Amino acid sequence: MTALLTLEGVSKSFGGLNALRDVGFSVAANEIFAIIGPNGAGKTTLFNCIAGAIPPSSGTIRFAGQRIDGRRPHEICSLGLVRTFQIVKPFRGMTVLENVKVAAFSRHPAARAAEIAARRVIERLDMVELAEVDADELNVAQLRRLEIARALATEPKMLLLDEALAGLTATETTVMCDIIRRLPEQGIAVIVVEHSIPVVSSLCSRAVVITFGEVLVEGPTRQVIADPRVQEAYLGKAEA
Ligand SMILES: Nc1ncnc2c1ncn2[C@@H]1O[C@H](COP(=O)(O)OP(=O)(O)OP(=O)(O)O)[C@@H](O)[C@H]1O
Repeated sequence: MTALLTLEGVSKSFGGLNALRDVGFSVAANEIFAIIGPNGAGKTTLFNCIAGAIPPSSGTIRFAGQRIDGRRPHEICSLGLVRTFQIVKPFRGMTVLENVKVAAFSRHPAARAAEIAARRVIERLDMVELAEVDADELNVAQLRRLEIARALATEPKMLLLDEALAGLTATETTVMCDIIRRLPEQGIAVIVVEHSIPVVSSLCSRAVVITFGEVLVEGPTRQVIADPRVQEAYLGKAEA
């Protein structure tokens, strides 16, 4: 496996609380990888360290051959790694197109080129009929799609999705899974933080389970989910 992202010995403390301890794993350029674990395990903290929202206390994070630990989010984004947020916060009072265009400016400083790039992303995500709609008027599923559109407009090599399916109906989840599933063939690797085991099983080739800030198990998704330690720690029951 040629790794696009590699974490080695990543730890993060908040005062006396060790939110992450010695976390390490690699993600390839063509895969959809899951980070799973119970509430409070450290998944969001891990995303924040990778995407540059907070620096790790120690350890190294490499992306596309460069050290990115401790770098600012905009620098990491310009290298091609971008995240979405659990709580979606589009620019209110701006249309879908304008929201995506703001993100496209990071690659296309000229307004016309940014608009063309934004429209391409909107088409890719089947949002053409929403292009001129104000972000205030979108429902939860449309907002989650806009969040992904804004991330894709930065033209990433890797997308970190923090609970991108939260609050969606079964049908909306299927649509969103189809969108995510198509990303590797467009040259975009994906890491999801996701609570639903069926979704992780259907989407992700490999997964890492984090408990109490540490890697419990990492490997092919089916193997990880069947692991008795995961059944015990994450699903709350030991396998017979
Ligand atoms: N800025 C912070 N200051 C202090 N403690 C924090 C901070 N951010 C996270 N923590 C703590 O770090 C631990 C890991 O939290 P984190 O949000 O990363 O877990 P999580 O796995 O994403 O949980 P959830 O599934 O509920 O979103 C928790 O004990 C949390 O209270």
